[in-house]
Amino acid sequence: MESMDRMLLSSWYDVHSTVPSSYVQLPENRPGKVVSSLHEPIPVIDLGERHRPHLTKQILKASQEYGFFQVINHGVSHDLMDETLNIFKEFHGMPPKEKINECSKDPNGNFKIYTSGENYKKNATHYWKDSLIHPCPPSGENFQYWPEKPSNYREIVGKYSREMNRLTLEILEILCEGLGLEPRYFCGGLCENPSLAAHHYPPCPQPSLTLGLAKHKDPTIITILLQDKEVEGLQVLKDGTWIAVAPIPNAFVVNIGLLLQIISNGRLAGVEHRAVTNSSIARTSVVYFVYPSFESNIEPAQALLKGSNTPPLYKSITCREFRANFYQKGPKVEEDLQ
Ligand SMILES: O=C(O)CCC(=O)C(=O)O
Ligand SMILES: [Fe+2]
Repeated sequence: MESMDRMLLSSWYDVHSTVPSSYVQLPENRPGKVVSSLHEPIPVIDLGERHRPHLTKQILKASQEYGFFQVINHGVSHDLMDETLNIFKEFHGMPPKEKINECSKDPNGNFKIYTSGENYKKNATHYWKDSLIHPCPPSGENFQYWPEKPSNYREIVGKYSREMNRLTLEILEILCEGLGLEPRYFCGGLCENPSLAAHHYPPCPQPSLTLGLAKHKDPTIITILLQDKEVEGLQVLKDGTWIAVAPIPNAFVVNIGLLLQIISNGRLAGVEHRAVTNSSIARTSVVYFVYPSFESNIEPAQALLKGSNTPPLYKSITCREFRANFYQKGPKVEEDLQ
């Protein structure tokens, strides 16, 4: 068990055996009952909508009600979306040594491949997931440390990251309009340090006992998620009920992160979500986390405080400090924000 725990999950799991006890969740954390997304769908928003006030209103409403929305007609080529998912599937299918090797070029250790969560040793209970994560700043900095395998990784993931940056700016501009911030509020450095993760959830022999990813809110400004077309797994908490987000082919799932909660002084808020496993088919998700530079001060936007009766609900914090707290405290990070 000891040595097994140290290898990537995808290299030792066996669908025909039982889940190791360290992966069995406490009864209160197990998946349990879920509302089908058909009864309570996460809103789908057409970014091709020409009537801007209508578009802004829809996005703001979904963000306030769910903290989540999906976008279609977003301008990202469907071929590129498929290629990106496929390259990450290929990556996770490589031998563990090779995967570790491809993530070892950065002397600062910002390229990671790990099982469960980044705090494997700290967490008593583990999650049924392998993840690859690395920075992908639009500046192109660190590109020399990117994986070179599969052979077209840099080309495809580089193209995808640029498209995510474009889409981020478009979505943030709409959110700014909705909130009453100047349209380019986030362009002054507030989204220049994104990172990209590719989660891989292998089939799990006992999905009712495990989770792929714990209940959490994202420590980002926003997050843009590409789901596997056929495989469900993402769930969002709404009014105490878990809602499954059924994948819509070629749509992205967007969610509000805790940094935007601070900046919007609570008008928008991060919402809890998690990923569950299934026993028959592996699931891959590609996640673009929008972060500002580490030195940025995150605080309620002055423009929102002026002319409002609500005092600042959060104190100013640097992105670096916030990330360190989040890494240390997990969901309890919110206690420190006020
Ligand atoms: O894999 C998923 O669907 C969820 C990923 C997620 O929530 C995250 O990485 O923060
Ligand atoms: Fe998340």
